[in-house]
Amino acid sequence: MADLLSDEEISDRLPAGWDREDDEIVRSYDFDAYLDASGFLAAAAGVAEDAWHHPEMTISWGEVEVRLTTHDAGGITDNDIDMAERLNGIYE
Ligand SMILES: C[C@H](O)[C@H](O)[C@H]1CNC2=NC(N)=NC(=O)C2=N1
Repeated sequence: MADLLSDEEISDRLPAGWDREDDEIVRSYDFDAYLDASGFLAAAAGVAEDAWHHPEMTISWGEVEVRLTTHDAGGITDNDIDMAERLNGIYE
C-alpha cells in the first residue's frame, strides 16, 4: 500500500492546476460544451480503471471537478499525484 505523503511533499509535488483540500487534492477542468466535459469524464474513468485508482468526479455545465485521495491509506499518496498528472495529460 502507498505511504502517506508529508505536507511538504504534497505541496512540492502538486501538479499544475491542482490544490490540496485536507486529505484530498482537487482540480476543476473547464470545457466549452457539456459533451466535451462528458467525453473527458469517460476518458478519465478509463485512465482510473487502468491504474486501479478511482477519483471522485462531478460533471456540471462546462466543468468536471476531480477529487483524489487514497482511501486505503486514509490520505494523499503517490497514487493521487500520479493520477492527477495522468488526468492533466488527457486534458487538451
Ligand atoms: C481494495 C481497494 O479499494 C482497491 O485496491 C483500490 C480501488 N481504487 C481506489 N481508489 C482510490 N481513490 N483509493 C483507493 O484506496 C483505491 N483502492
